[in-house]
Amino acid sequence: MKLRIATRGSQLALWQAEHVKSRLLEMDPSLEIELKIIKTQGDIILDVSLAKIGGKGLFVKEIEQAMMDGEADLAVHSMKDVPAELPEGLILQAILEREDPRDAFVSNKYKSLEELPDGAVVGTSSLRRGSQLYRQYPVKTALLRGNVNTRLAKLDDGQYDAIILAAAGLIRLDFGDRIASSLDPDKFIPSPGQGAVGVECREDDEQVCALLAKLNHQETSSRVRVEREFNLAIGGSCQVPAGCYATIEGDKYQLRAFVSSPDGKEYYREDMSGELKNLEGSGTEIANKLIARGAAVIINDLLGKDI
Ligand SMILES: NCc1[nH]cc(CCC(=O)O)c1CC(=O)O
Repeated sequence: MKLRIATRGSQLALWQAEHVKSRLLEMDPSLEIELKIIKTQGDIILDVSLAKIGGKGLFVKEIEQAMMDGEADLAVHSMKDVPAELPEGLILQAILEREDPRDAFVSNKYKSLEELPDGAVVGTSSLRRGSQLYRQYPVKTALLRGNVNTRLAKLDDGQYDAIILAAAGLIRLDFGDRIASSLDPDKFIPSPGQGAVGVECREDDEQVCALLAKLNHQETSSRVRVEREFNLAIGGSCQVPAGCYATIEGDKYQLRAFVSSPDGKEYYREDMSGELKNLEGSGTEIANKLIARGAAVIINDLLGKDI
């Protein structure tokens, strides 16, 4: 069987697509697999934050279109970049085992956020990271976009005292030694899906669906799906500073989530735990708790609509 994998062209995206390709070849060495590199809006517009560009799925839209047009058979994504709702006809058939889900503190001068002096400049364009920084540390942030390599180069240029990146991307690209410290996910909540790679295909493509099902990592999939429930319930965009992180231990789950104003001053946080068998639905439940406590005002303000 011939398979065309649609992917972005960044080094991290290519690493992830190659990883899926080799996993598939391990299962069936007779497969003929080709990577199809697709440029997305997220790759083209680099001088503004994702929150300002708005739009959902800036890193995936063109890739999903290629599958719908029959030009590709599957797509490999960072789950963090996949919008809460998929287009009709496409499904996330596999979510691979999660890499380190934490945010990483990277600096050439300091070892941790705690060490940063007042007014230090932290490179990040993410509202989620910014709001959690402002709330806990006396720092400023400055715009930082581009792929992992570009971001590290900007730090080395001396434009920032430190930057925050997903640990997973650094580890996958062999930059793990650049991580000065990893941020405790209880204090600095990661993005839904952070650190996990997902594989999407056409729902009616039985052959590809059957093949991909074997790549699914059950625990990661359960965790990421419940984090995505949260994302959907709060309006699913990167225009709202929010995070959600699920863990599973034995037959219990734990869920932490927050919604905040961009300056971190209005901050709503909830923790939930329960029996693993009741995990499904808890992402929606935790979101609704936050919404009921006042997060609705923040969300409506930032999205300009009623949720
Ligand atoms: N928004 C870009 C993006 N999408 C996924 C990752 C990292 C890898 C991952 O979370 O799987 C990154 C870079 C970053 O946040 O540092």
